[in-house]
Amino acid sequence: MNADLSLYLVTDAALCGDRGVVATVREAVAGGVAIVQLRDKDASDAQTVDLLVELSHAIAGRALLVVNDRLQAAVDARSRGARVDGVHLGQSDASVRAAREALGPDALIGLTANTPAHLDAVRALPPGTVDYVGIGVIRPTSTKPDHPPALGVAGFRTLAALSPVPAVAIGGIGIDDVTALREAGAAGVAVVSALCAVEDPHAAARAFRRAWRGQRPPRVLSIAGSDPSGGAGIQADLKAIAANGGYGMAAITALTAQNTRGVRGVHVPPADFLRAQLDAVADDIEIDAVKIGMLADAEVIRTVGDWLAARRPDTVVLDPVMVSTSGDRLLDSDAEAALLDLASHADLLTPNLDELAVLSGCRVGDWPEALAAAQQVAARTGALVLAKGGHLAGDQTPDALVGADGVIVEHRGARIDTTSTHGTGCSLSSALATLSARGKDWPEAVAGAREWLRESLRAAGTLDVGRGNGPVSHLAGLWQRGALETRPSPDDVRDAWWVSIAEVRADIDALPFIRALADGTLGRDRFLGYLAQDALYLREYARVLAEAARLAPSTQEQAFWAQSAQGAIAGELELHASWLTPDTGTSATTFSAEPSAVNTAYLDHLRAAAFSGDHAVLIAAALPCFWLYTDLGVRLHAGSSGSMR
Ligand SMILES: Cc1ncc(COP(=O)(O)OP(=O)(O)O)c(N)n1
Ligand SMILES: Cc1ncsc1CCOP(=O)(O)O
Ligand SMILES: [Mg+2]
Repeated sequence: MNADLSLYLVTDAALCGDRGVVATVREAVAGGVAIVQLRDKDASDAQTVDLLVELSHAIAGRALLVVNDRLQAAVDARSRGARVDGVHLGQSDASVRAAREALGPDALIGLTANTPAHLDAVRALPPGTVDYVGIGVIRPTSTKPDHPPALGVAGFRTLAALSPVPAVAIGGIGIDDVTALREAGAAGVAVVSALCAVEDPHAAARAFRRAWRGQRPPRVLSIAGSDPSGGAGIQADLKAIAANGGYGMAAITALTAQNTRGVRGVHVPPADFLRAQLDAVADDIEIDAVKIGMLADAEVIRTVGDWLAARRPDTVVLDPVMVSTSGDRLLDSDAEAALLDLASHADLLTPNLDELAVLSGCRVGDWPEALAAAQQVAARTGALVLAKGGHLAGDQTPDALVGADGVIVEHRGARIDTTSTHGTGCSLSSALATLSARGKDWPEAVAGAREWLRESLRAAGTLDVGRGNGPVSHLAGLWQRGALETRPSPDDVRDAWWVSIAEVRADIDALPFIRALADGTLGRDRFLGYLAQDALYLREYARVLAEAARLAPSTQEQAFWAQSAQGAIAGELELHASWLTPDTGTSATTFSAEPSAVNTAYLDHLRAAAFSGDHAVLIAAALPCFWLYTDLGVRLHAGSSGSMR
């Protein structure tokens, strides 16, 4: 059997604690475990068979299930209707030939092999007798007290190179070992403690899965309709996936004849052909994430649900295409019911307000009602819901990530003035699936996808596609950052901008205050008055920088802006401590508690930029202060007053 051995959970009842084996397995499989081995030396054969049956139902085909040592238990559980895929045997357990005989050619038979002689013996067996070997221990582990001597990664590498079948590493493995073991030739890592003895097996499994994937672009499969105009459907999905760093694939659920002015016709191929597309991809390519878009009828929806039940990838985003832009219901009641069932397979749902109303059965007339409906859907389906405010009236377009307990994160922002909004829903959900598959948690993925989509909307007008509602410019960011032509480096661009504001900077140098500061003639009270204004400015500036941190699309940028905000408020406190206190002779006239007119105007400008909800606009407004202050400070400090003309 050609199995996905990448993340292999071996159970241990004691380590699973109060949560129990079944719940641990269910959570770990939902997080991406590909194969489960039931291992319990203390259980009776009957107990083992019972637990195999229970695990088979809990896993429901989303992972492979094998049993440790007990070949007969596998046979007995199968006779009770359980799906038991195979058995793992040690050197002193039943023979692998007997196991292959008992379980058949399609079973998964694993064998422990810790020496070259063990591997020679595997090579001597009839081909196909053993599907994989378990090689360990990588390091000592208390989980199996009678473990053989530790091999280390190097020792594993040597043995794996001798193995005629895929080799799974086992014994004392943690998340930090994954990359090295994969590079050492492992077909997968088998772990007990690192998945059983943790608070959150789902999160631990996802972390292992991401570590196993490494830095390669995630493989993201779009399951959606085709829009020949390129603005929506799988065409938009593939562009959105690529723009966010993924490798896009697409299984087509329906063919449409449409352009930017509307849909002329829809053709739905047989559902079994969709299943054939899905299986063809999954049989050959490890799928990291799936984005589900237009599903035309109940049969197509159930086909996707059955496929997910059998081959669920780590991340599933469902964009429930149920209501057209003009408000028409696109699905019959049977299909709507099937889509609600499908929603329980998803990690994230991305309905627009009309679809949210259908999914929740609630009225969604304003943003608070949208948030309440999203929470209700999240509670009912177990998926997170991204409530999208794009269809709201007014100039704000909020988005909110909502779970069963309420709003997790909310983004506000001014509506971007464009009619080129065709395919925004498709594009956003594909970006979310890709960013999640790249390892971002959902709040990070929402921030990043929203920032990318706003950039694509801002640039959409430049595409000039069609005479109706045009598409967003999915690759605008890449084009602007020089993916298409040899563009100046960011430093060159910065220097060009710096030169272009030379006049402005000369005017600043010529200001009486700057000149007096430079030649030492500035009066003390005047200076203290300035410091008092600066203190008032810094207090507000810190809030603006904190908003930049909140909107930042990456954790690195978030850290930079948060540190800058902290620095601004620390500067303000320092000014008060060192200059703006009565014992420094500050006279009442200089110690203004109100910002001056200039200070107020500048702060209003910054606050407007901050609360536009647009990260790019905000940092364009905030950065001149960084650059000009640094430039002036350096030149004044250097005493290069001569260059201050
Ligand atoms: C994947 C995998 N590899 C090795 C083992 C060890 O099996 P075995 O040598 O039979 O020792 P016990 O597990 O029976 O103590 C394994 N279980 N799984
Ligand atoms: C079953 C088994 N076989 C070799 S080591 C081991 C247990 C590994 O447990 P852990 O992953 O907690 O070290
Ligand atoms: Mg054994």
